[in-house]
Amino acid sequence: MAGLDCSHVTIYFPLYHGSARSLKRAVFSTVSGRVAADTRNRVVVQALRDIDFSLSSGDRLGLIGGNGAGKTTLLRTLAGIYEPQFGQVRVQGSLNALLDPNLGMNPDLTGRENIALRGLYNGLSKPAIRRLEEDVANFAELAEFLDLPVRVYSSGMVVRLGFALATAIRPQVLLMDEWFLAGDANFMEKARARLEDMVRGAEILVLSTHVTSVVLDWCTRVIWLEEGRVRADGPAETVLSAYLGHPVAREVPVPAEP
Ligand SMILES: Nc1ncnc2c1ncn2[C@@H]1O[C@H](COP(=O)(O)OP(=O)(O)OP(=O)(O)O)[C@@H](O)[C@H]1O
Repeated sequence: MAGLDCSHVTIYFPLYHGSARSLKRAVFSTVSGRVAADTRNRVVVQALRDIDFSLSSGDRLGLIGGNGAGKTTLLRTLAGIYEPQFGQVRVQGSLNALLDPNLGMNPDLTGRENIALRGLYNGLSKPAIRRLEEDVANFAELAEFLDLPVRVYSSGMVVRLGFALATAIRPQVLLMDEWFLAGDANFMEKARARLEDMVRGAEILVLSTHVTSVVLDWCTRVIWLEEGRVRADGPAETVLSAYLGHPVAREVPVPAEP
């Protein structure tokens, strides 16, 4: 059984440049209330403040909020990329974070070598790596480019390879940033089917997005972040309606005529 516990998590980023006082004055107007001094009198931006929630098998959480609300920082903290200054994150079960398409990709290696490396990193056996290679190569439509270094790929090819690799390993806990839902229309149709499959297979989903329909399709619970704090936490429709300022409802399929 998978589980995720985010217990009273606080994250701040020290700002190292310039004199603390003038910097504090300069940034105060833009991120009012979130710039503070830490115990060593350094100027810090408070990205997350006392975030507290738990998820268990079957939970599908959407993170919403305006620019700079803390969504990406929270996903990165759940993924273990950032270490909270206060509080802690505990994850039970395998985790995959779809946060950055190029993460872990080496441009000097060929597509095939990158796939093999990813397989080794995930502890796959040789036959499993061969299956991974086939799956990724088919999905990314790389053909003969598979044996050329990634740096000679077009940007579209790099995106396809990054996406295929990132979505090849099926986790119990899936973290996803909304860039995964962006891309050219042709590719997205294929990509979305693969993503939906992955989302269905995961026991726990945490998704950050600005797209209302995606939240309604995929999430059962929503946390609305504002200035690094939880502004609301509850059923997807309720929190989304409050955030948007008008009621939203899931589309109920119309029953077929008898
Ligand atoms: N590495 C960093 N150094 C300093 N401040 C940071 C850093 N990363 C994020 N922040 C600050 O933390 C706050 C939260 O940022 P975050 O990127 O998590 O927001 P977000 O909700 O994902 O925004 P968006 O929707 O615009 O992507 C912002 O005020 C941002 O400026």
